[in-house]
Amino acid sequence: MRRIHCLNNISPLGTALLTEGYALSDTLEGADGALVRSASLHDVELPESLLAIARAGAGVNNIPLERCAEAGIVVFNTPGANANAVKELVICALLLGSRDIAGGIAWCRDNAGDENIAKAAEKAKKAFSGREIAGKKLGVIGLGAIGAEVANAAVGLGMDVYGYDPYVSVGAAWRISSAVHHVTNLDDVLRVCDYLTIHVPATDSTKGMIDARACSLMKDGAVFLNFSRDSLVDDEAMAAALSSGKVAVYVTDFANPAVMRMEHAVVLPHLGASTAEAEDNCAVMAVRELMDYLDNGTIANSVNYPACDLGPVPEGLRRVAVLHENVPNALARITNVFGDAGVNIENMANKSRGEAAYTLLDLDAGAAGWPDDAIERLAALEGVRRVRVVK
Ligand SMILES: NC(=O)c1ccc[n+]([C@@H]2O[C@H](COP(=O)([O-])OP(=O)(O)OC[C@H]3O[C@@H](n4cnc5c(N)ncnc54)[C@H](O)[C@@H]3O)[C@@H](O)[C@H]2O)c1
Ligand SMILES: O=C(O)[C@H](O)COP(=O)(O)O
Repeated sequence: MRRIHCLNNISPLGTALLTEGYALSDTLEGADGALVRSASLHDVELPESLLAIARAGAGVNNIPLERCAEAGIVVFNTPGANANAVKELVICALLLGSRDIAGGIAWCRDNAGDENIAKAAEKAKKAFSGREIAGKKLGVIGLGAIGAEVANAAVGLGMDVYGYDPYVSVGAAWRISSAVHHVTNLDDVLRVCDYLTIHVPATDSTKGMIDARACSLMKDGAVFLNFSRDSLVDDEAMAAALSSGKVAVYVTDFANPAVMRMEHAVVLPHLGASTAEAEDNCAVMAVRELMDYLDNGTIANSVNYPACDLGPVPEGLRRVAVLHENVPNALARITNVFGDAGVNIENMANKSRGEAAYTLLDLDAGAAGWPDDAIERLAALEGVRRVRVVK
């Protein structure tokens, strides 16, 4: 029985897929797999039993990817599964940044007891007037699953869209409307756009990407949207830009004490992916990735190990999976263990990604029989992180 622990609430549409041979576990201790959304695992001790973690969502900054890779724990995410939900909220945020919708709603609430509110509203409304987004310039920083959808939707709303992503994937590039201007320099996007929206992952290299210098380049009265992570924006710089009017409105999905003190910040409680549809999509994709890895050793959409797929385990063969360091001679050392024991390698795959590598072997022990010490010998090889008999 494979045991799966949920570290956050995961849509039942996903967990319902965990049928034969699977059980949900109340604890991480002893679990083979874990499902998570935004719960932080940085200070969590990960048990030896844990083979994989699937993030039902996009951002993986809550997971210690390197520590997991070294411990032989494969981490997955669900690219694109919540992109539509975020895109829709970003469109809402463009409007929140253009019209004082939040101020208008607050005014109505504050005057709820006024019998003459209808008349009073006609007088009050001039304080909440705004501008239209059609014809304005929108800069999209990061053109992955979400950024590409936002860029296309904004084109549809009549905006003049500028996209910046030096690492854009071929797949994402194909999805972007030809109406989106391709910009190769972040400074140029910051300089020309009336609205800016950022859709890049939170990593060491993107931390504080929107700092005092970036803010200083923006047009006076720019509107900045952040539906990625709060660490991308230097709070002190943004507070100063809002106070000076350099930035007119900062719409962020990430509440923290600093943004709550900012004038002209519209703050949401991390609602980007909180739709029933996105939660279902992410949960189903995460559970499928986890099961395919546990049952077949297949890796798809991992963020710390390479993609690798030998399909279902063929009848009569034994499949062994080896997570190891990407170093010279690793493959020869692994295959030698079976050659020495007279075991035939019927099929195999070896893939690498940065410092991590993965080898899958379909083995036929034939008349010689399965060597008792094969797994111990593999595990003892230099650079091997985890060995598993998949089936
Ligand atoms: N608010 C929410 O609820 C919510 C929901 C989903 C995702 N997110 C956040 O949004 C981020 C993006 O999600 P996605 O699904 O589009 O991911 P993605 O991986 O599909 O796209 C990220 C894009 O950023 C680009 N990029 C990386 N570094 C860059 C840089 N320095 N400058 C410009 N572009 C850069 C990459 O090339 C990639 O195309 C996630 O990492 C997550 O943090 C938030
Ligand atoms: O990175 C993501 O997918 C989002 O930030 C969603 O996070 P959540 O699953 O906690 O809503």
